[in-house]
This record gives sequence, structure tokens and C-alpha cells, in this order.
Amino acid sequence: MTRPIIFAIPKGRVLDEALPLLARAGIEPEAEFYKESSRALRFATNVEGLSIIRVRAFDVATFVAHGAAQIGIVGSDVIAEFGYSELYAPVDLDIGHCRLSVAEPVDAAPEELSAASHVRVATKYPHLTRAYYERQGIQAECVKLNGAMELAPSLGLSRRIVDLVSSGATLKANGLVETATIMEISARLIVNRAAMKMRAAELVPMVERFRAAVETTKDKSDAA
Ligand SMILES: Nc1ncnc2c1ncn2[C@@H]1O[C@H](COP(=O)(O)OP(=O)(O)OP(=O)(O)O)[C@@H](O)[C@H]1O
Ligand SMILES: O=P(O)(O)OC[C@H]1O[C@H](OP(=O)(O)OP(=O)(O)O)[C@H](O)[C@@H]1O
Repeated sequence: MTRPIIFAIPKGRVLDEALPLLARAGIEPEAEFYKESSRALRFATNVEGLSIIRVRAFDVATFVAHGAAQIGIVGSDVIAEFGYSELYAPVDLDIGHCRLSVAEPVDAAPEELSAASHVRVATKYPHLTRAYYERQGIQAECVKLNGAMELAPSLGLSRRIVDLVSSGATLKANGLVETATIMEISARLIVNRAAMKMRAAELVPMVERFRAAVETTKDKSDAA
């Protein structure tokens, strides 16, 4: 018997935007998926031989890169931070828009960055942060946090942070201001490269359905 295709989706904030897209691509999770009290992590779908797993955003990339899941949805921030060569990202899903930015306290004394050779940064994205500063000839010492980066400057952990920004409300509420944008982000469909070859008959049409679902959404919003 052929093993099911496993589709990894992030349980964080991208999920709400991803579900309508999955539906337009013809994929509906079983009712258990929507039960708040459910402790299940793997769910059947209306598509024969397709299961969904709901995992943390960073873990979507890990499951798919290792071939434990064959396909998934994840932010381009996560793809770039890991840099897994096993991941193929064929479709920009046009959801989960945000940016990765540097932020500092609003009232911080101006600092001549070009004069600095070393900076300390609190972030969930040490690889992207180091690469960003390296391009400017600056060595970044990263303090890895998994959330609430915005607390770091006021508590003396680091002068600056590198974090995701969308509306800017979180920065503002914590007395921070964006000083540079490192990259623009949106969620992508990712596929394990080996699976894309070995299970092309199942995965290629699925990728095409997502491509079409994104186009339909764009057409609808253009017409509105
Ligand atoms: N403010 C935002 N606006 C739009 N998209 C965002 C925003 N913040 C994060 N994202 C996207 O959603 C993804 C998951 O972010 P989210 O904040 O839900 O994760 P998290 O809760 O920190 O993850 P985890 O489940 O690992 O704790 C990010 O990788 C990014 O692509
Ligand atoms: O610019 P804004 O619209 O305020 O969004 C930015 C916030 O969104 C993300 O966190 P999220 O709310 O997903 O929570 P997290 O701390 O669990 O990552 C990000 O880490 C910022 O804290």
C-alpha cells in the first residue's frame, strides 16, 4: 500500500489565511481539526491518501526538508533562516505578509553603525541577522529568543532586535521603532525535492491546484 502524502501546516497566525486557500485547492480537513479541545496533531482530509499535520511554523520546514512530510505551507522567513537545500518552494501563496526588520528603542541615542564592528541583537532569526550584518562588515552577536523579542531592549538584553513586523503595533506598544528592513515575507508552498520526483503523480497536480487557487484569489481581489 502506498504511504499517505503528509501536508504540514503551521498552527500559528498563518493558519487562518491558509485554510481558505487549502479549501480552494480542494483540501478540507476532517471535523476533528476544528475542535479546540482536540489534542490530535494529524488529521485525515477529504482527499484519499492525504493527511494534514499541524505543527509549529519552524517545524513545518524541518518535517518537509527531512521527508517526514512531503508538502507544506511556511513563511519565506523560515525557509530563508534554515536554508534547507531539500526544500523546493514553487508557489508564493500571497498570504502571511510581513517583513523582517531591525528595531531599536524610540529614545535610543543615535549610534553611527558604520563605526561599529560588533552589535548584539535579540532575535529568533540568528542566521538571517548575522548574514544581514555581515554584508555591512559588522559582526552580530545574536541572543536567540523564541518570542517576545520586543522586551529585550528595555530589559538590557540587547540594544536592538530583529523581528517580524506587520502593522507595527507590537513595536509601538513596546517603545521601539523600525530602523531597517531585512526582507519582505510571504507564505510559500514547499515540497520535498526528492518526493517531488518520486511522487510526482500526486504532488505535481497538487502544486498546480495551489497555483490556480492563488490566481483565483488575485483575480477576485483585482475585480473588487
Ligand atoms: N505579524 C505578522 N503578520 C503576518 N505574518 C506573520 C506575522 N508574524 C508572523 N507571521 C508569519 O507567520 C509565521 C508564524 O508566525 P507566528 O508568530 O504564528 O509563529 P509563532 O507563534 O512565533 O511560532 P511558534 O508556533 O513556533 O511559536 C511566521 O514565520 C511568518 O511567516
Ligand atoms: O507588527 P505587528 O502587526 O504588531 O506584528 C508583529 C508581531 O507579530 C509576530 O508575533 P505574534 O503575534 O505572531 O506572536 P509571537 O510572539 O508568538 O511570535 C511578531 O513576532 C511580532 O511580535
